[in-house]
Amino acid sequence: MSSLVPLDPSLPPFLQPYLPRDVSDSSFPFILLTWAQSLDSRISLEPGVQTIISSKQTKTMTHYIRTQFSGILIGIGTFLADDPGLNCRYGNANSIRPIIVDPHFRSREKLKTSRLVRQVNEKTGLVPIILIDENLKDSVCSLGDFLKGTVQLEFLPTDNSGRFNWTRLFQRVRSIGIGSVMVEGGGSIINNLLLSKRENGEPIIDAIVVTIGPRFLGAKGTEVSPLHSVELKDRKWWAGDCGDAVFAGRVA
Ligand SMILES: NC(=O)C1=CN([C@@H]2O[C@H](COP(=O)(O)OP(=O)(O)OC[C@H]3O[C@@H](n4cnc5c(N)ncnc54)[C@H](O)[C@@H]3O)[C@@H](O)[C@H]2O)C=CC1
Ligand SMILES: Nc1nc(O)c(N)c(N[C@@H]2O[C@H](COP(=O)(O)O)[C@@H](O)[C@H]2O)n1
Repeated sequence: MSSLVPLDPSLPPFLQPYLPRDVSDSSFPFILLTWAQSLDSRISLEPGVQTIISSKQTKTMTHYIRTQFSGILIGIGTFLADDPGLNCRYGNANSIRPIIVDPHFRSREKLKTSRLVRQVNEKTGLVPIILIDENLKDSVCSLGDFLKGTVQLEFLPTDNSGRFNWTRLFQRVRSIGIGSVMVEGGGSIINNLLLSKRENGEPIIDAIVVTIGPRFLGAKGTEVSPLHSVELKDRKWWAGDCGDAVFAGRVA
């Protein structure tokens, strides 16, 4: 777990237009897609391998962004690879709710020894929500006291290929009372969400913030590259003396 440094004062005004707006009258949360990648668009050295790309300065930025959101979502691949904290080390650790997209409930065993559950027991993190295929509801419920009080299981329908519909997923998240979601990855989730649209044709995501670290991770790495091109608008860059650059924008 890397330590944080003082936040660069130029970052809050740079990020401000891409942070949550009021959604109290909406059935959809505000959604930010954010990740850290290499110059060759890789987010890890290999799938399943946790890889530090952000410098201390931009890692601090990520934790600052977490202070602005009520939920933080990752895929099961990231949970299994990183055993992440998904809490907020810059501000109030108990301000953000972890959400894991895990249709087959592959997190079942690892959760027991995970940082997420440890943090709940130590009161340094909120109870994580695990999103599971509703076809597994009966078998999962028969686990009885399994992780009672330290995880919240939510069951959602899946399509023929076992995937959740993103619109329905985020509507469910909103109905739980989460008004803003920071999606941190991994590759499969990012590539998918960059292309996803709401029922009215608007992009699912409201904004993206990408940290770019000055290194190459190589062709074996987990790649961020959606199936087809994505045009962006409201584009801005920030460069720090740490060597990283940060891109912020919206899907056009
Ligand atoms: N540098 C960075 O900022 C980050 C890096 N990572 C890295 O990324 C790697 C993990 O990425 P991936 O392997 O792509 O895993 P992932 O975290 O994107 O999870 C993929 C899994 O999520 C589930 N999933 C995705 N979309 C779904 C949908 N619509 N409905 C139902 N289930 C769905 C599927 O089970 C799929 O196998 C790890 O090495 C991790 O360290 C992860 C997050 C951020
Ligand atoms: N911002 C950022 N920079 C990197 O270099 C990273 N590898 C990641 N990964 C994401 O952060 C999560 C782990 O962070 P915490 O343990 O919660 O502090 C990890 O799961 C990825 O989502 N992010």
